[in-house]
Amino acid sequence: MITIPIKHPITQYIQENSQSCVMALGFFDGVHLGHQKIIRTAKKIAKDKGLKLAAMTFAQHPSSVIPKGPTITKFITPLSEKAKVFEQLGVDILYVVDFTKELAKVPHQQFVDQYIYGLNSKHVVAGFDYKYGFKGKGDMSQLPIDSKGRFGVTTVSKLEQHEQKVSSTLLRALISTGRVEEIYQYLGKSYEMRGEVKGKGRTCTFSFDPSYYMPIPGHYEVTVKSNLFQAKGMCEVKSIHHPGELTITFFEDTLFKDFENATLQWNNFIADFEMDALHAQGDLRELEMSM
Ligand SMILES: Cc1cc2nc3c(=O)[nH]c(=O)nc-3n(C[C@H](O)[C@H](O)[C@H](O)COP(=O)(O)O)c2cc1C
Ligand SMILES: Nc1ncnc2c1ncn2[C@@H]1O[C@H](COP(=O)(O)OP(=O)(O)OP(=O)(O)O)[C@@H](O)[C@H]1O
Repeated sequence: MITIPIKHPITQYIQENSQSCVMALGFFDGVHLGHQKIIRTAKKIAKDKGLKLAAMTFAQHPSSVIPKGPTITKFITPLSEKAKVFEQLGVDILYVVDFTKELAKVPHQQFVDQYIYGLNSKHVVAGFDYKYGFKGKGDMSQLPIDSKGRFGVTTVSKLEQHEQKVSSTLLRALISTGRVEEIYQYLGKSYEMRGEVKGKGRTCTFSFDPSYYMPIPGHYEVTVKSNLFQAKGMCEVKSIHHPGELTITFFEDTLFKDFENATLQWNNFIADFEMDALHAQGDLRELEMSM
């Protein structure tokens, strides 16, 4: 997979050197089961047409520029992790566009002309609620009009679990209320962070990208994994404003050496007296208000 960073205004050089592709559109934080449906749909079309599969995401979350709702600066999958998952899913080209104030003002037709048709898209795949262009005026009913017949459009229907949309917002709400054990049903795996393990005996320090989205403070059962090693332990999240470092206490004596390429898997919240009641009720709203 090749990753191509793009800053607005997009250059003719990037456009002229782009390969014919099927383009998947979105931010894709977490690359959850809904996102995987988009990528898999686009991959099949790319295979059928003998084209490369491209995905377009943004270096910053649109909320960091668009003044509505919460500003998202922490991620379920920081960009490097998101890229790894895209590569595993068979994405050939990853366009990472800087989402700046200037880009946010680009009208929907101009975005299509310069960033979709301009990047040699022969077919575009996005989900039912994808929005693009100034004020989010472009949507999946507008895209076929803006295409002007220059590329095909596939709209992927909503993937739901328990009658609600599988979404990055939902995953963030589960993580920020300690319900990490529920992530699996929406992500297809547990919530994981990639990082570095250092330590000896029963404890280690796990260092990771501080832009990962942190669970609510409390004690968690976790699993530290690498290609040669796996052990369960406990860690305490003392603050969501963390320095990108956690101390893990293993449940058993563990022979391991420092690992650069390790994974911390969040298994479940270890209920304690303060959180137990609210966590058990699973009342997201009450918990969020108390934070
Ligand atoms: C080039 C471009 C410009 C955009 N400009 C805006 C904007 O000015 N205002 C806006 O609300 N969304 C804009 N969007 C859409 C946002 O990326 C995002 O999808 C939308 O704000 C999220 O809406 P939602 O919360 O309804 O999903 C733009 C998207 C693109 C690709
Ligand atoms: N559950 C879903 N079913 C189908 N398509 C989805 C689903 N969730 C996201 N998509 C699509 O995946 C792409 C990426 O969307 P986006 O990054 O906004 O994900 P999201 O989960 O909706 O995020 P957020 O909750 O932060 O709005 C878009 O084309 C979007 O329409």
